[in-house]
Amino acid sequence: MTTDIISTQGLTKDYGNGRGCRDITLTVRAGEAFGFLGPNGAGKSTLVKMLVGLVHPTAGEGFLFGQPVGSIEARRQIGYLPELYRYQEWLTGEEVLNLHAKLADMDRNYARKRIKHLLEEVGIGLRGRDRVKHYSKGMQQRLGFACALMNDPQLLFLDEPSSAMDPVGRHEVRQLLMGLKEQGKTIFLNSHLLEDVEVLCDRVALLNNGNIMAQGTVVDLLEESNRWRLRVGGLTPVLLEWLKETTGMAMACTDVNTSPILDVVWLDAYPQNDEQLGWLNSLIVEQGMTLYEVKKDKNRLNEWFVGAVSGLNQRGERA
Ligand SMILES: Nc1ncnc2c1ncn2[C@@H]1O[C@H](COP(=O)(O)OP(=O)(O)OP(=O)(O)O)[C@@H](O)[C@H]1O
Repeated sequence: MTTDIISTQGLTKDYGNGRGCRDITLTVRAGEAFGFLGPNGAGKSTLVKMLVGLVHPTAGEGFLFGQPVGSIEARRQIGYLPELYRYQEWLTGEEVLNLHAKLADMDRNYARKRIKHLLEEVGIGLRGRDRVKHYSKGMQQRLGFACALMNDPQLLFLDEPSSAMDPVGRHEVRQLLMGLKEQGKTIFLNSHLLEDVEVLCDRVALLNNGNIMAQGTVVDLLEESNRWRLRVGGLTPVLLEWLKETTGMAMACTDVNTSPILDVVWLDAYPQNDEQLGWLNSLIVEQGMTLYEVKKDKNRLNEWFVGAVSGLNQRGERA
């Protein structure tokens, strides 16, 4: 039986200026990683703040672990890394974590060990005794991640968790998230880093102007394309026609009419199976062309996102 860790029904926040988010109905199951996507200002942080109990909903209802959002019972089992994090700059990293341990009423000995472990895990092990005011933005975000993990929560809300980090830091966060998912943690991730979302998340929802526009599994949203891309040298328009006729396969090469002999071009082909693809590859080589590269074209979440939000106006309707 699957358990809903998060469930909302018509959850709404109206800030009184027509902004916020409206009528959000979703469920997130135990152990799932859920990606919450949307353009700037769509309302992603607003929903997270309602779920963690920092913003009071205007309408609708939401539950974490079956407990109403905002209740102590719901908050006890969560970790939260806010988008706009700011920690006590006069404290050291260790002291900030210790404060979180006290707030979570953790055993002192256990907390000491956990702080050491977490500082290592988020990559600031050597700087734990420096004051936060001497941390870079990326280090502060790493510290925020450690704060979110302090009470070993079952459910993590991460709002742009690597926005301040360099590429290495982003990679480390991605690895950390994969590890947490493997441990069975439930992850609610707001992110504009769609490559990370694609790798990590089981399901996503797309928000625009406060409304959910689409929701589904990443696999369903990125339905497999059967297009293969072949980088070919020495392809001529005549050879292209011959390849089409011989194989009966749909093929396209956008540059093909611009020059009688093409240099190196991308040929898009739609074979029905691996045998057809192998046959096409061998025909290309037999006809004296050079085959540099063959790759499967896969729809990416990035492209899906751009396609889904393009043409939407401020109200989330098609222009
Ligand atoms: N306290 C507030 N009072 C009034 N309006 C607000 C308040 N907080 C947010 N908003 C507005 O609500 C909308 C949603 O903001 P929110 O921060 O939830 O968006 P977001 O999707 O997280 O954006 P981003 O990707 O830029 O972080 C925005 O138009 C924002 O200006």
